[in-house]
Amino acid sequence: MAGGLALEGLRLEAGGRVLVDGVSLALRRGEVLGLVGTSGGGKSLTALALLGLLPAGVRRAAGVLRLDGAVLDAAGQAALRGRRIGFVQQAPRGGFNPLVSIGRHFRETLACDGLRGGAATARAESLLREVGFAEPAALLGLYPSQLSGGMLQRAMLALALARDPGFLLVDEPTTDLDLIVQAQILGLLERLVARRGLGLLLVTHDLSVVARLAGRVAVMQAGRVVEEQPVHDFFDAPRHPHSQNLLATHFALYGEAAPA
Ligand SMILES: Nc1ncnc2c1ncn2[C@@H]1O[C@H](COP(=O)(O)OP(=O)(O)OP(=O)(O)O)[C@@H](O)[C@H]1O
Repeated sequence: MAGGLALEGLRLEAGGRVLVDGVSLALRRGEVLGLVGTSGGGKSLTALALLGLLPAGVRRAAGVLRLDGAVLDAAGQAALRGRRIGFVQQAPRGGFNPLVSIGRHFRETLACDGLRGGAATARAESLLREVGFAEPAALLGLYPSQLSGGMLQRAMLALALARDPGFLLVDEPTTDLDLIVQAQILGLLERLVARRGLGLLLVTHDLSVVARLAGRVAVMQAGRVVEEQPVHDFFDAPRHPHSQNLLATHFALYGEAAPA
């Protein structure tokens, strides 16, 4: 494809075991792609491969990553990380250093683009305001342990946006949050996509999140993408048995009938 971020023929292996195989995904700016499937299907590893951040012991045996048509090598991927592609990992508390204030997290990230002193503080405050903090100045002096899970998730989003990326990869954004905070985070993501024209890859096992935000859905099972559809077609007429099972489980959980 010409514009956007594209992964073609990804294969990941660990100790001779194939974890992900033949995975191709495309993400355009301004669109939300939901990557769903049961645990262990390969969603998180696929997102990490997009960032060039594979865990130790996992290697990319095949696959090409393109940005706006141009193939990226490992150095190109490292250069884009944070700058063109933001990342919000699962469980935001683990993404912060507990010994470092929220302000310093921002200062270190913003220094990558040469922003320091008052300019960095003003930018950090503006980013925190964008994700819904009414008094961002007070937040900068706090430590991660002083923030709730929902506040940390919003602060993590603000940090991921600090370098103005065109794409955002978000892994399980609502896990461990109460329902009200979940709804706030989803509303926030929706606004950020619309306002910034972000391409958002939303990794989740929660089909309600997909129904709320995604325009397209890709379903992974045992390391492969078994189906990809516009979200309405996916909910109306899932093609693959794994997708049908996911939907049946989802509707059983929420006490609704599956579409005929
Ligand atoms: N560091 C690793 N070394 C070896 N195997 C791994 C590693 N990380 C993940 N795997 C394996 O790769 C497969 C895909 O894992 P992955 O975490 O991508 O799945 P997932 O779909 O994101 O699941 P979840 O929803 O539980 O996060 C699983 O079989 C997992 O056990």
